[in-house]
Amino acid sequence: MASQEKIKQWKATKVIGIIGLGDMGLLYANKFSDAGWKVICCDREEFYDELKEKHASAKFELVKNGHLVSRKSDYIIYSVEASNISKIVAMYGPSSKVGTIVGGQTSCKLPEIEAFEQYLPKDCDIITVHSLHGPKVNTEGQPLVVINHRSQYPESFEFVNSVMSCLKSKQVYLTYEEHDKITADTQAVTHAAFLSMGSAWAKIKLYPWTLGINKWYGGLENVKVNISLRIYSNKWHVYAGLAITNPSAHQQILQYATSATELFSLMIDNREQELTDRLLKAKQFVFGKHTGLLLLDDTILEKYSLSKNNIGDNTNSKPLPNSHLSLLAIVDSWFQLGIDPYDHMICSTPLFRIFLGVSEYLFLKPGLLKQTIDAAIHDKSFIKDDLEFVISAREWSSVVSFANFEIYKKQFQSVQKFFEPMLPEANRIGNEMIKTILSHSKERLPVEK
Ligand SMILES: NC(=O)C1=CN([C@@H]2O[C@H](COP(=O)(O)OP(=O)(O)OC[C@H]3O[C@@H](n4cnc5c(N)ncnc54)[C@H](OP(=O)(O)O)[C@@H]3O)[C@@H](O)[C@H]2O)C=CC1
Ligand SMILES: O=C(O)C(=O)Cc1ccc(O)cc1
Repeated sequence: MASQEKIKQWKATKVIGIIGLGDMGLLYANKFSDAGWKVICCDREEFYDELKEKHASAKFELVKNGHLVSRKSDYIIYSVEASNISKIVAMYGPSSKVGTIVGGQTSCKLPEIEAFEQYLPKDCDIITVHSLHGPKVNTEGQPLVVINHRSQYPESFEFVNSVMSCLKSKQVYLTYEEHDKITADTQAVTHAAFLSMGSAWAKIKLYPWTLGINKWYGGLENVKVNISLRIYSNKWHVYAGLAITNPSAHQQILQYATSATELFSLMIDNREQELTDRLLKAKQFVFGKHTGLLLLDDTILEKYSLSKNNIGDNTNSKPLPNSHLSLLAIVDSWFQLGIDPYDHMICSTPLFRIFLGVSEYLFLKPGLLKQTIDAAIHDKSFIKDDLEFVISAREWSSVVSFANFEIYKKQFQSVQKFFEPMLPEANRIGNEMIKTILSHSKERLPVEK
């Protein structure tokens, strides 16, 4: 780590450039300028006047375009849509000052690194980053991947570390190949699960929290709804980019769709023993070494419902047991792909940790897995929902494997539109839930294996 004196000197003389002043770019611009760095940013030139007004009181400087950012900056971060990274680096990359360090924030690093190698002058170093959380999450303690891909100047790496240190994140040093493999292992299947839940509800035109205490009621259901709606309140390109541009993600999303289909087939064929055997094998693989307390408990989860109903209001009714196909399929996918999710805690996003917590709860809370298998075979209350869910999982998988950004966008936005009226409320409750679960998880989940 550089000395305080050195950092003070850098703060007085160096400039950080941010190209793309969207959610993540703005988060970085504010954090860096609050920490005393000189920051210069741009977004699309056509929005310059509007943005100038919006950020009139900001500590950072706003300029018209990436050329103007590039010619002044000593470290440039491209915080733009993954699908456009190549085009945007081609446009502004050659304007980078001699000796500049360049990096980006896109969620999959292969296309970003390819663009940097192709369009940046050879005298630029490439040190890129990825904050493994959304823009509304407190950066402190969250994983931040730093990739030192090409450094010819001895101070570059130390400089980037010094800049990033104001985020107070947990810096993890990887190659871009390691990063892409690990983020596919953690994010691809998790997002596929929540995207598919949301699509299935939208297709059957169902707001699951409105069915009283009969269906979709209880702690696990609250997490499914809150996280799914949280994803749909974000921008489509974030999820499209990390799934479509990461080749390892395709295989995993396909496996998720296959697991959902195969488990569903066992359920409708009433093949209880086969279903049980398969899930117990997956349980042994994923949770076999688990010791200690579970991440989640009912009292935490019950608090975060969008539903206005309360089970105490109606003591005669009991929620119908769900087959939890979406959660069973994720653990089955990890097993089939040979992924030990605990291996990746060091690079985990908040949603991944919550998803792991929910899966852990389903498989390890005494009696719950048996009750779930029993419901899947003998109680068909969720069978139509499950059918719709399987179709959705397969649709997402094919959109991703055809690498079709336009269809991804249409599919995402049609679900988003369906849930639109609920998104602000869902985000508020989801934020509270995530905060509680994550503070709880510090004691319970191993950060590193
Ligand atoms: N949101 C998240 O949870 C996370 C996102 N990421 C990644 O970070 C990157 C940014 O994401 P996020 O901030 O959420 O997305 P945003 O859409 O909010 O930000 C991207 C910004 O870049 C702008 N932009 C597009 N073209 C140019 C250009 N030529 N010059 C300058 N600016 C341009 C966009 O404008 P316009 O909208 O008009 O195109 C937009 O304002 C993405 O690659 C994403 O995958 C990483 C971690 C978390
Ligand atoms: O926590 C999650 O999985 C999110 O959905 C937020 C997110 C989205 C994209 C990233 O590259 C990193 C984090």
